Amino acid sequence: MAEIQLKNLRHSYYPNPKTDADYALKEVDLVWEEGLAYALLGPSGSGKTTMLNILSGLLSASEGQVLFDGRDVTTLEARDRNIAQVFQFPVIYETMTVEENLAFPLKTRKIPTAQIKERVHFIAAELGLTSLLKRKARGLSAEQKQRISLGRGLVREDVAAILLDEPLTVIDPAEKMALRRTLKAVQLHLGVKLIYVTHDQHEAMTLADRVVVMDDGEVVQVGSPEELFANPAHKFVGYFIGTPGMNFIDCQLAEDMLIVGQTRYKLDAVTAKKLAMQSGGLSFGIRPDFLTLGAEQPGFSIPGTVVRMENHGDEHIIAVDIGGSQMLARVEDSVCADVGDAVHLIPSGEAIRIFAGQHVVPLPQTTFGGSS
Ligand SMILES: Nc1ncnc2c1ncn2[C@@H]1O[C@H](COP(=O)(O)OP(=O)(O)OP(=O)(O)O)[C@@H](O)[C@H]1O
Repeated sequence: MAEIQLKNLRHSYYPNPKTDADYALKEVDLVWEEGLAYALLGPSGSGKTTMLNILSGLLSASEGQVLFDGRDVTTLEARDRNIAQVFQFPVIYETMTVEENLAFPLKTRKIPTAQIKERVHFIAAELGLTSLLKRKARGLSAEQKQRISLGRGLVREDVAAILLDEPLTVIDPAEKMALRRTLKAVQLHLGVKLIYVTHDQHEAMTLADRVVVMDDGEVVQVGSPEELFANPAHKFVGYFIGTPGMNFIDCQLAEDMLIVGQTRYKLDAVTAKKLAMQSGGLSFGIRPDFLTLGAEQPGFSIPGTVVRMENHGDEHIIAVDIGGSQMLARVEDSVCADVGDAVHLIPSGEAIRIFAGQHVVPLPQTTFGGSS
């Protein structure tokens, strides 16, 4: 497995790109560390498949370099890059047995037969395919076929990375979880680098050590699932990750006061000065998970009126109008409130984030009374 680096990479599908909007991938500089599972997460059209195809060599980037362990592979064809790719639809030979399918990539590399057999049996065991080895691939379920596709990638010991492009799309919902669990177990056990494209945050968060979040051709943040949830560096990460996403409320600075709805937060002089220097409008960000309802706390709680309640069984999502904008709070079932009630939202001080334009402003955790 190799460390993969993308250097000053840009890609446009147009012959003469002029503006940023002509690029499907804008400036990307990224290192994919050895042995980790990565998810490439973003909405449709954000550039995930373009990035994956540039990594594999199926697509040649308009600008920049691709390095495997420091070696420049930018101009190498896909077959010379030692990359295995698993697509949405299984790519297997239907008339071959499972064993023959798994052995195929090794046979073409003239590996000795005994060695092939040993490796095929090892990988089949990893993927739960042992009992199917003598079966023809035709007639197996989509989930089993996708395991074979994955096995055809894993069977080679020299692969630099396994790239998976939404591999669970055609899998029955009931079987998705099992395959996802197998993928994670195989990745941990064999230490392979997986790069997994998805637009499903749940899939990304459960599978990956690092999530690369993309929006409109740009990598907006790379981090562990926990980091992205706790510390979104970009507004897009705040609302794309988490269900529901982060609340963003436009706010104003008036000397050393930050005005959020009807609440005026007193800031220390350093923070007030830092916020005054920002360009781009300020917004107050807090996840619904870190808001509760409670008694008024002057200068801290945010007053509003409940406009909607969604019952999720063991919890409620409550929408509160705070004077022209809405905040969502995720509260326990035992919290009593009704549509039309006047309430006070109590934020967790350490979970408040301030954004200028699209980007978070780094502030000490204690700014809003959180613990240090
Ligand atoms: N062959 C192509 N020719 C022209 N434009 C393309 C081509 N392939 C992709 N694009 C454009 O490049 C941008 C990024 O597309 P890409 O397929 O990489 O996004 P994605 O995040 O993988 O989306 P999806 O989840 O829908 O597959 C989109 O605007 C898309 O329309």
